Amino acid sequence: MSAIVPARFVSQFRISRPRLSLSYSYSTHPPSPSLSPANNHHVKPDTESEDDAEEQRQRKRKTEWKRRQGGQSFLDHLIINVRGGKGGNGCVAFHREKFVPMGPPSGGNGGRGGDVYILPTPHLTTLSSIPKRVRATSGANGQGTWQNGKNAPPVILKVPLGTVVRELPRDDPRRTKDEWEAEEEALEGLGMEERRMKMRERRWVHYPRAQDDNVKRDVFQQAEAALWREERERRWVRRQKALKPVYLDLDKVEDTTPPVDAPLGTGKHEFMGHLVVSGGAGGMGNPHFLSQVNRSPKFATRGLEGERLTLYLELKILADVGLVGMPNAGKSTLLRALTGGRAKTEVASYAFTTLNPIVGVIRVAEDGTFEGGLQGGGVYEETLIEEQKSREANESAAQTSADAAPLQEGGAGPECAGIHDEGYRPGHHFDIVETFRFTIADNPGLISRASENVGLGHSFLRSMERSLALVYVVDLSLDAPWDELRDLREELEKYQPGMSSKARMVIANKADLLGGDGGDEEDVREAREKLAKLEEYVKREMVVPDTRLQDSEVARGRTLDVVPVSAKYSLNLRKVVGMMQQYIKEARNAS
Ligand SMILES: Nc1nc2c(ncn2[C@@H]2O[C@H](COP(=O)(O)OP(=O)(O)OP(=O)(O)O)[C@@H](O)[C@H]2O)c(=O)[nH]1
Ligand SMILES: [Mg+2]
Repeated sequence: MSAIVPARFVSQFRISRPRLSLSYSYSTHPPSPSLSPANNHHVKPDTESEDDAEEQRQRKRKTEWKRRQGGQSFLDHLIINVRGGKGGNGCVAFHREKFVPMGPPSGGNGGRGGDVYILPTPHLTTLSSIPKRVRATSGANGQGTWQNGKNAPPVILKVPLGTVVRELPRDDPRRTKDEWEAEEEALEGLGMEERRMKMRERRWVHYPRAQDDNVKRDVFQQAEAALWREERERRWVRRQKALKPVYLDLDKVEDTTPPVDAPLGTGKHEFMGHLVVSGGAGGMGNPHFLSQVNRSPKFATRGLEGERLTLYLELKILADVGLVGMPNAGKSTLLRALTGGRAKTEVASYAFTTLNPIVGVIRVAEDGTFEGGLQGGGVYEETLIEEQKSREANESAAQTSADAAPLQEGGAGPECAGIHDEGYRPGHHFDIVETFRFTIADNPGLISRASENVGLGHSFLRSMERSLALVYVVDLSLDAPWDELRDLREELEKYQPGMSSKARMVIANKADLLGGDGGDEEDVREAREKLAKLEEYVKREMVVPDTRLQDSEVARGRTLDVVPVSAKYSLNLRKVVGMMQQYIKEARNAS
């Protein structure tokens, strides 16, 4: 052995080092307590804070990129082309068997092309995963010895709940050609005879070298005439269908259980959604054309083209209440506080943290408590800080549980240990009987001139059109929170005149920053004054316009409620939930 270490060993050694430390940090064997301070070198607080800073920078970059798109990349409407599968071709074949020299025709029929269904699912929240072109597969061709082709499986296109599906009208330039128009286009500019030939080619399959003979025979010409008649009927049916364009409002989870009283032998029917286009029927094999006068038909038909449609999908998120506010007002923090941290929406101190609307469910018990409020008010920090804290909690929990049971192999790993930690998941348990449930949508920040696509634009308001109530969230710690309110209302009106009449409440957030427990009397007095001023402003300026709800008694002369809260420390949220519940009940009764 010499002192010279071969290069490959050196490189192996280098590679294996990080692996060692990785396996160590997830190891179920605890380090001995006396060694732990020395072993803690892999925590490296400096690098971690650098990592955090890097992560923060990355998130910011993403926001910037998103903002440069001018709100265009928020996918809540989409045009897709759907096409049913083509039917399989029929087959021309004759049975061959020993001692049967001239067997009967034995070509199988083609299989049906696949259909396309649309199925709403609560597991999707955006249209971005939906392909722009959807094509079902073709049916299989028929084969000899009477083997029919296999039908193609249907395509089930899953869309988020709250999607509205419309067929584009015929005069819309964005519409693509349907199956007949596509054929017309392919035949454009051809002479009469050539056109006839091409159309025949597209519809018939001939026995090898029998084509020329076939087309001259009466039996073929009769069959062809019958096919034209059928085709005319099909075109007529299709035109009738086009008179009733597809319109689906998918705002409910569909009942997917198979019918209880399904006839015997029908098997289990899985609910596939709504049929939008059908695949083409398969072609007929040559036995179909067997008759008294034609004992050996040497032709079969090809499968039909599947239907083609252009659909316009629009996502209107179904939240009962929509939060509207400037960036950094604390909308996401509020949603997290109301849902007990279940709504995974990002919170950070820079503008436009939230990029897409996010819906959370609020569960209220009979006595007015709600899931988030059960813990006696947790603190909802910025997500990055929370993540860091839970990571630390995990590590220390792993450490303690490992210390407690040093011999337990494969027992409490870091993940398992974290769940037992009470502070780790506020609002995890909900033991009180739930009596009311509603949904709230956290939205991206709206700023003045959002209608000119400044900031993230205001296209996301489209998904708020169906909300039963809107709630303004303003930052009370600002010098003039009323200015924010005015801008918000203007932007709502610019998006859709009358939209601001849906607003019911002003949440004055970050009230903890004014006065509060530790503050002196002067601060508290100032805070009260500011709140009073805000209330005064709302009463004077924010009277609900009666453009849309003219006939409704409730709407006329109604002013907005003003509630000071602290989303971060979950203060005064019960009142907010109670009022929201009230608005929803009123709106549901009115409709
Ligand atoms: N002190 C205090 N800070 C709060 C409160 N609510 C939110 N914050 C802080 O305000 C900052 C912005 O909060 P977010 O919830 O991300 O604000 P947002 O309105 O969702 O912002 P965008 O998503 O950018 O529109 C974060 O740093 C929060 O910690 C509160 O009640 N009190
Ligand atoms: Mg947000």
